[in-house]
Amino acid sequence: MSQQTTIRKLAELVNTPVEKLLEQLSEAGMSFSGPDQVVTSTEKMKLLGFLRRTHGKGDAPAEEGEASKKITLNRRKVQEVTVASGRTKSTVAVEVRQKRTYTKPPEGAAVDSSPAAQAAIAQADPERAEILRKLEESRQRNLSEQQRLAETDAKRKAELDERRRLEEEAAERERQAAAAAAAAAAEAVVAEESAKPKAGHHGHPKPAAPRVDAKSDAHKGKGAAPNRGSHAMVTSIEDDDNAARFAGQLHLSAQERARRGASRGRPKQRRSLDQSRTGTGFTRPTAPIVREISIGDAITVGDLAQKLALKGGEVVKQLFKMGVMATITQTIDHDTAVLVTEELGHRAVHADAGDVEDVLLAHTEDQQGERQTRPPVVTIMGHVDHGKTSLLDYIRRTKVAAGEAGGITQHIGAYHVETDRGTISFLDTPGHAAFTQMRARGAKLTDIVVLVVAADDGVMPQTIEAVQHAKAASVPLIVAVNKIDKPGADPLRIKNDLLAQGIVAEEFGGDTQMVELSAKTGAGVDNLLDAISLQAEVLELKAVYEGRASGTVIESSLDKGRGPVATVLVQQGTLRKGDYLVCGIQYGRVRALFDETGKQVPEAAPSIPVQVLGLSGVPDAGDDFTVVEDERLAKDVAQQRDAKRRESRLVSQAGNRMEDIMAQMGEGAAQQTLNLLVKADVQGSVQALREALTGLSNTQIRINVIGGGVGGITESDATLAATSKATVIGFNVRADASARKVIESNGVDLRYFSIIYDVIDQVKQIASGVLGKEIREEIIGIAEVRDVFRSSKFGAVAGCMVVEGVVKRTKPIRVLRDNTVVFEGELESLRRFKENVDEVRNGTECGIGVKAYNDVKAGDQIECFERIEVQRTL
Ligand SMILES: Nc1nc2c(ncn2[C@@H]2O[C@H](COP(=O)(O)OP(=O)(O)OP(=O)(O)O)[C@@H](O)[C@H]2O)c(=O)[nH]1
Repeated sequence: MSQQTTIRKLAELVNTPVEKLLEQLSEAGMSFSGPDQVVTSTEKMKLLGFLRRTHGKGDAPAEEGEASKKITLNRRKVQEVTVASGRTKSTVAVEVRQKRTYTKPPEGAAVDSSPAAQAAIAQADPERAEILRKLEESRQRNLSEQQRLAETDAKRKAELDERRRLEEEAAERERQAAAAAAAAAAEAVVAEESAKPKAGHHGHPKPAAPRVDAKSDAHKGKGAAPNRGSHAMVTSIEDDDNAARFAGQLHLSAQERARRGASRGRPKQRRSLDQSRTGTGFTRPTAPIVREISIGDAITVGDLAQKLALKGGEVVKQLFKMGVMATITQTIDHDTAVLVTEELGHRAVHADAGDVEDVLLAHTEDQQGERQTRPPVVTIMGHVDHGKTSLLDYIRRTKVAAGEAGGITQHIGAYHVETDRGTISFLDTPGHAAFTQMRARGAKLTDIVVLVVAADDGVMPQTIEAVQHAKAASVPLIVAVNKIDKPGADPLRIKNDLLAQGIVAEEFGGDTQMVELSAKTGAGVDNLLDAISLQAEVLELKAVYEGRASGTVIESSLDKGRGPVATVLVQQGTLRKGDYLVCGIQYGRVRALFDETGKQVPEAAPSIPVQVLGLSGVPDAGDDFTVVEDERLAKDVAQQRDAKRRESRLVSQAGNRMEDIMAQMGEGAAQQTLNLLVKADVQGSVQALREALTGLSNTQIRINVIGGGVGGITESDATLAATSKATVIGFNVRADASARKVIESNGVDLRYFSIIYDVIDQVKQIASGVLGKEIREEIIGIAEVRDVFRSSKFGAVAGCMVVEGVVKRTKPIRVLRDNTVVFEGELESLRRFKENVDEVRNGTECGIGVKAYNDVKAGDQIECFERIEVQRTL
């Protein structure tokens, strides 16, 4: 805000007449009419400038100042210069004159702060003068403040320099120490290397040095080499820092460089881009993945979790939330599995197991060709001891009956024989009722049933059963009236008795051929073969010989040396060595084929039984087999079948558990459950026992075969029996050492049998609650065969060591190989140092000759046992 005054007052103030001031104002370009007119401060400043210019007041001092601020410097210098003229050189003195003039810029050029100007201003406008003074003061304050700051900065810089100097000194000291350590380590390595030449040649020889350097580098990180680019890392490898950081690595790949770059704080996105470039192929899902999984009738929690790509615990947790308590190994039914799958946000579909089977079916249906006559497959049936084996024996001229435990045939054997009337294949089925199921299966395979009836015995229950089976399977029957050589033989009575069963002999006007024969003498056997051939002709049996084979498993077992062995009957096509086949839940490639005499054969045509080697596992008797194009399909079908079978087993087990509970609830505690685990030497016996024993269940007791299989009793069998409180039945098999331990420590009830009647009798007695007598086999001693000597006088004599109990000469024995019974009989001789003895005790060596058995091998065990009658008590 400018202060106003009049011309008169201003004239008084500057001590000038009013007229002169008016004139000066007019000259300065401002016209005023009278002395009382108001003059503004701007007008005053304008007048002041005009006066300065007209009186030269502003310029004169400036010029004086300029003269005083100009400095001129003169400098003279004499130099010697060498000048070359022609071949001579001369030195010339040269005087150099230099003149330089410095002109200091006028002070206060921007603000005229000279005392005269100040006074003028103060005179012209005191207010402005005041402001200028304040400005000057503020400038001074600023200057002093800046000076003070500069001083502080300088002080701080000095401190910083000092600290840095100290740090560098410390780092240098450390570096020297590290270098010394590295040198020492290298020396040590070199010394070690030279101590064991060649060894460790490919190793990295300097592990110590980089470690030490890396540490010192970490220390230095604050001060030295702040941020080098990756290029610097590659190129300046000699640089101590980098050499330490990338010790042992002379070159960085582009990926590595990118990775290291990323690790130094590059954005994460860039890093993931780099990862995708490296080919990890992982793309982060943008939405929850909904899986569609197929679930069969039952599934274990673990399997379900695997299908859902979840941890088992998550599924268990979800089940728990749904109120189902289940562990990972536990099985849940289809509905529960679907519910939990949906709860977890996925979809479930019912597994359709038919697809691979369809492929297999299509595969086998492809097979077409000329149908040719094939040999008949004959099953011999009949009551126990009516002479089935003897008949086959005679036909094959081999001794099959000899050596069988208790004289009974206990599994299906299959043989094919060449007769004068062509090839005939025989299935030798056992005669006991326990083998009903097996026999039924045999009948299905069979074209003709030969029913053996002993002429001295007559029609027995199992004779009738055989007739029923043959009828049910619509298989023609030929009756072999056996043992006609026996004094009491009455063939006519047999024929009459059979009438009651609807079997009418041809001589009575019926259609059943009946042949009288003696398996012992061979009389009439040819007539039987004639009858079979005639019947086969009538049946017009045909099969396709070309193409892939298919058929049925008759028997199977696990051979320690040869692996799974299956006796199969080819029904269509030709089975060859090298074929891929699927066999029940097993698959494999035919490694070798053997006929019934143990001879290797290259192929087997329809109706020919043959032993197959090369399967992945032991198939079940009765399983179909099919040759397929490749192993892939065979494996797929086998695995799918296995999964399905497991599922259905799980379901049936779950059902059993339910039944258990229901039984307890409904019938009270009256019904007891007897759990059994059946192990046998062959699959057929396992199945037969399973069926026979479970069939003994009644309202008082339920017999439950919880498991079984072929081979010796193992630790896992024993554990299963212990956990499920089952009685273990070893049928012609024994428990190995580890299994025995479990059995003893858990008090598992283990019983050995070699005759099927005994098993059934015992279980039957328990089932009927009869506290009768029980025949028990007690193993009284075991001898281990160490060596076998052959003598012309005694045959094979086994050099043995008695390892348990006592071996008695008069007691029956069994020969065991791999915990499986291979022979049962009695001792021919028991000797100690050439002396015949009655018994040999534990820890004593002896020589044992086994009656009618010359195949004893080192490593076999000879167990001596006795049968004792025990009165059962509660
Ligand atoms: N005299 C006489 N004895 C016979 C004849 N056939 C069989 N035997 C005897 O009868 C007994 C039983 O004969 P096997 O051939 O073992 O009878 P199987 O029907 O095979 O018996 P399992 O295998 O137990 O079902 C044996 O001791 C034979 O020697 C025969 O034609 N005449």
